[in-house]
Amino acid sequence: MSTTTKNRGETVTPATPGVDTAGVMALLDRGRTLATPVLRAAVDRLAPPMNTVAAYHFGWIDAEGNPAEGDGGKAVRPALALLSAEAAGAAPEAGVPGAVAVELVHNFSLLHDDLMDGDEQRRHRDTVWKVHGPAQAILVGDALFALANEILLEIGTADAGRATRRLTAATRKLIDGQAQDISYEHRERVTVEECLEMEGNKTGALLACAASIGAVLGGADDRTADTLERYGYHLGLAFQAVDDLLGIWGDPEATGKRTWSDLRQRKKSLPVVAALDAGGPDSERLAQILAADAHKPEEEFADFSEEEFAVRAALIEQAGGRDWTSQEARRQHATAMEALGSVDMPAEIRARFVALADFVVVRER
Ligand SMILES: CC(C)=CCC/C(C)=C/CC/C(C)=C/COP(=O)(O)OP(=O)(O)O
Repeated sequence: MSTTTKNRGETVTPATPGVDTAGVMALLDRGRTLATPVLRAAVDRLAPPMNTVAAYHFGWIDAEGNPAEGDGGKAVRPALALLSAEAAGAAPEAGVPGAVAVELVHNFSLLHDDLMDGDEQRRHRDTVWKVHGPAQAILVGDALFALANEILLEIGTADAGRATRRLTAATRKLIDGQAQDISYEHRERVTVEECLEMEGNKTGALLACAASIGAVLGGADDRTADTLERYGYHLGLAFQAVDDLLGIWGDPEATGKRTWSDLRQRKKSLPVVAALDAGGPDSERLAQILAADAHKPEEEFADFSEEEFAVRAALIEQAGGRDWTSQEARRQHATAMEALGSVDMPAEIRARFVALADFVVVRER
């Protein structure tokens, strides 16, 4: 499915058979509509120039400081948080502080991740470190994390305390996952199990938190919240598997990133690890090339031509890494569906969780 965001709240998305595309777009829009005013008010609390830098990151202003309607992200996590409040029988509004807190943590991680990876493009524009410098990317990322906790603690209820504990636990896992991801870049071999564990931490934990935090704020018991977390965790693994596919074969027009973005970083993402694990001539050839790449100086690697990355991508595909990763996304989707099946909720809310999960697997951005 090709989804192009023209600007915030205005998406052009052709239908994909079997996916309730219109329903998902409405859910994402609802998440944005309810969360954005609270998010903007939170960002307004930051001291200058961090408030401006954060506003640039979210797409509310351009690099010159003029008002803009840039791509602020798909807002999958806020949509999940609001749905999870509804799963607990509360109004979606009960999930708003959770939606905002999770989105703040997500964006903190993107700011730092872009800096660590040296990525120059995100959401169709230059990254914060590129425009405002590394110090601002670090400071604003830190500030967004602090704001996330503030937003939850300000609610002042026991449920808010429970929600904050879940968010900080998820954040620690996200940081563990990032540390694992970076350490794997310098290793010749990583097992599929190690890669899945890393991705579960890096991406699964925060989606798990998004899928349960609204329910916690809506007064759900821990058992219900834990089951929704399980749904979110496997959804997160499906999400990351698709992200890994897009990181190699994604269309830059849709993803807002450069071609071959994960290959440029020598990421041991799932398609790479699965291809190396497959055995056979393509797998062995790939292993030789990647082993040589691992020892190349940064400058030499950065100067690679498109063709050189295309050769690596073709070997990954021929060795079966692309197909395996697509299937893994579907397996994780199925496990998420199993977890969802064990939570009592109105059929209409369940259908929305299902639609969101379907969207995650077919998304192209
Ligand atoms: C501590 C630290 C630096 C951690 C980094 C963790 C990290 C960057 C994980 C990747 C998560 C991910 C799939 C992001 C894209 O989300 P998305 O497609 O929902 O992005 P969007 O909001 O732009 O749509």
